[in-house]
Amino acid sequence: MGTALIYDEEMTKYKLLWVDPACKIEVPERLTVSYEALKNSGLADRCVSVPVREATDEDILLVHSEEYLEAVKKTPYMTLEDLKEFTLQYGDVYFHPNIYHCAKLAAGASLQLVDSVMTGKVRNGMALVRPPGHHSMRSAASGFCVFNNVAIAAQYAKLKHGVKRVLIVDWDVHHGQGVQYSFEDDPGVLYFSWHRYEHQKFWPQLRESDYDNVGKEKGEGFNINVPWNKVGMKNSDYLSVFCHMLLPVAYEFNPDLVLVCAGFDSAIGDPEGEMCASPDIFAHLTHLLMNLAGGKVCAVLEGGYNLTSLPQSVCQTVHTLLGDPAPRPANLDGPCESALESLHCSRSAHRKYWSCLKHAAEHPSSDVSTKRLKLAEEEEKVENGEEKEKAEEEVWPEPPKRVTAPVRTALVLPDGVSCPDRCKLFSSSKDPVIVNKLRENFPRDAADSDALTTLSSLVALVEKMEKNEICNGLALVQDVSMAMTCVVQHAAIALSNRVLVVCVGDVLVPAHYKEDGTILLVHFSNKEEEQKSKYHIPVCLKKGCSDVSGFMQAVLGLLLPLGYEYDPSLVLLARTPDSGLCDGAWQQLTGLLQGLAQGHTLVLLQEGERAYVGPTASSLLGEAAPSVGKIKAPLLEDVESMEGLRTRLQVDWKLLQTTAPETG
Ligand SMILES: NCCCNCCCCCC(=O)CS
Ligand SMILES: [Zn+2]
Repeated sequence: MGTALIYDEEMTKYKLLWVDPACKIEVPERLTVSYEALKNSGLADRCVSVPVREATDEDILLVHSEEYLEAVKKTPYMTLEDLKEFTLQYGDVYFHPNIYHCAKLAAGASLQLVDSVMTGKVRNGMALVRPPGHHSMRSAASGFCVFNNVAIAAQYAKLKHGVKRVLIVDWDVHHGQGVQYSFEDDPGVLYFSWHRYEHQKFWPQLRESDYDNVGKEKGEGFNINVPWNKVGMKNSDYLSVFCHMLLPVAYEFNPDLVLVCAGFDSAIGDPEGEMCASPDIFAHLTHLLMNLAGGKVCAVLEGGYNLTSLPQSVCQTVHTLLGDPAPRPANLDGPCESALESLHCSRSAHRKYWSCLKHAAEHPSSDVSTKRLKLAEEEEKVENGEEKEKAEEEVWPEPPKRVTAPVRTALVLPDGVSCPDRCKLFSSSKDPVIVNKLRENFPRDAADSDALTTLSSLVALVEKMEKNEICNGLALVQDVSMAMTCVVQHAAIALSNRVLVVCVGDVLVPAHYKEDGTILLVHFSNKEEEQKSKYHIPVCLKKGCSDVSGFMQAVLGLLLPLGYEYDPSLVLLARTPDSGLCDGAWQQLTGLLQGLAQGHTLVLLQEGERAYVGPTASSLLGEAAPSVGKIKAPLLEDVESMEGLRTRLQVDWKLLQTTAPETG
């Protein structure tokens, strides 16, 4: 299934008609440069173009009051003076004779997107709209927003499509207070937002944007705020919050639909956000959401005011929605102290609502460190009195080209096993060089020519992945450990880079592998093993991988951060029949890991598990994994052992941190 793109140039036909410094950044060019970038990169033509429509009164009244709608209806007939007068009653927003029409199109576009996804016409999609929506409230326009596009879409999805649980992810750099107000008492809508806050000094300067605003009444726990109390947040800060806050809760919430308030003023160069995250981070943020809700993800444009990073970020998002592997994450050097403080506070505030956070560190300690941090920040501000260079002058590298490999998924299968469609059956030419090298290394198997054939095919396949001629692969082999050793040996030698090896079940670990960082081995099993070194990490789960909640929390809170920080060039995923891992969790794992190594994932399955060939292939082809259902509380001893592991490992692996280091 495809990706919808919803855009209409009518939404460029309104602009600021008077002088207002707070609003001058919200210009029609935001939409034209974004759409042009999608056209010029060929991405628009790969999408399913879905037309906009005007939201009806009924649609708009799902969120807004009649008096507000009636008032806005009058604006097309107002004189310039009346428009100015009308605007004065709201904050940081402007009206224009055509903005009501465009606001109906922006909301209608969001509903068209929801219809396209919920009816299965497409798998996911993006609506390029203006005016944005997440600040507008029941009876008030705010922050360039007139109607709350995403809030209306959420209510519409529940009403028209019977959606029970909607996850709204707001990665815009501002707090979507309008969305928060709409759903703070609604357990059917989980609203997550990070936002520039600076201890309530940054617009809209609301006390209720802080981390302790967790929702009300039945909606308690279903509103997550992560305030950024400093500018300059980077890719590591964003990924940490996704891995340690949003994703664990999102998987526990188990939504039927994901809506994204896709604002790109959280990208580098934006005058509003003043953050430092690079545009390609949105490829990863999008990827990390695409195995939720069976892949039903609707991204709706909110903010984004730098006319260079905005189109780049939009393209990164659409690339990923189309299934293209994400570029390798640029140097992740760990979250900053302020981000860790915010993460810690948000996790603590939600401890009692979400079992995945039940063991998050206590709250009180952070009060002390918050004061300490505030002092430090005050001093810092005093010290570097010099004017921060303007966001506009920031420079950053163009996001890397995301070339899709000619072949997406190649399979090495023994005779008689049918190859799922859309996969390419792969067997190497009997390259004598490879075969001889293998003979040397595996004398005992030299006799067994089948094994040699398989192993030489594997080596050839890895080489093709390295050259990006093939994106990912799957092999059904007699002996997974043997095959893994062979690939590891070859990869460590041939690949200039790093191999992440993920073992599920009791795979025999390649005995001789080196400790030089070319391999990072993460081994999920139910066997107690003490951790050998920084690069050999046994994750022991009491019930092995059969406990889905423990396994998923380990994947989200341990494996993903490790994988992103390690930034491998190849991911080797091996499972043995005794793993006990259920299909859904296995496909979630295979799906999530494709965010690494530009999607170069090689899966090794034991001969006897040919039933997994189909489901694994569909995940490797980019199909969204089935949901694993509402995951419950992990076993206490598993949580404790994972917390212990995280505490030991975070010295070496910064992305595992969830709280600011207690210093002094
Ligand atoms: N530059 C610092 C002053 C803050 N101005 C706030 C203007 C409203 C922003 C709303 C917005 O971006 C929607 S996503
Ligand atoms: Zn914004």
